[in-house]
Amino acid sequence: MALHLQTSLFDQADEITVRPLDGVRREQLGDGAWIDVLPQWLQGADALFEALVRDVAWRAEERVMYERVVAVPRLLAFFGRRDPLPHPALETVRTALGAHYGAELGEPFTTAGLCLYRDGRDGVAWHGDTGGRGSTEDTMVAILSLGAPRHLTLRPRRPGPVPVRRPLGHGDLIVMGGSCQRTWEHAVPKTARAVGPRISVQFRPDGVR
Ligand SMILES: O=C(O)CCC(=O)C(=O)O
Ligand SMILES: [Fe+2]
Repeated sequence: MALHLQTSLFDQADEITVRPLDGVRREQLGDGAWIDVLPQWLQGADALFEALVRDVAWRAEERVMYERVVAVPRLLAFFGRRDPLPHPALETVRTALGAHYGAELGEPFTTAGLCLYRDGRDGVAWHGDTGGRGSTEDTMVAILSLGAPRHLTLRPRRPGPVPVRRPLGHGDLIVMGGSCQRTWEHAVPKTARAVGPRISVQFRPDGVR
């Protein structure tokens, strides 16, 4: 696939590594939901972005909406707990997340879901990751963002708490935790701005999707 990063995003560190997670900042959203944010967590993000664009078998999916078949506005790939991840750096990332969050989460991050947003016409509509245990239990979904910055927006399911909007840039980490999947929703809004491609890598425990 021929999608290229704009030069302004360059993070050309030779080695792909992650910084310590002690610097992560937690924000309570309300209703038992929180987010942890750590900008520029991954160094060498250019190399990882380019490798994932090139090497992942990206799938275009379709969905039935209002009795019509429509294209899902992003490309997808999914790696289950036994699947080798598509780049060794993602193993490093998953291990680092497990070391930092394992005790609090009570289980490891196992699966990796990848989304490729080709441009501003791609996005993800309001939803919670409630396909599995996230609909009934507290859990965590950790997202590594690569490529063009996009916003992750979050809104409460009940009126009250204030919606939030966080920019996700090249190499940034955001973790949605606590009740976030069932008491809040999140989205990556489409944008009319000219934006380059973005990859999101979501790490989840077994049974959360
Ligand atoms: O692009 C992102 O970071 C969010 C993706 C997402 O919410 C999902 O795949 O469930
Ligand atoms: Fe999601």
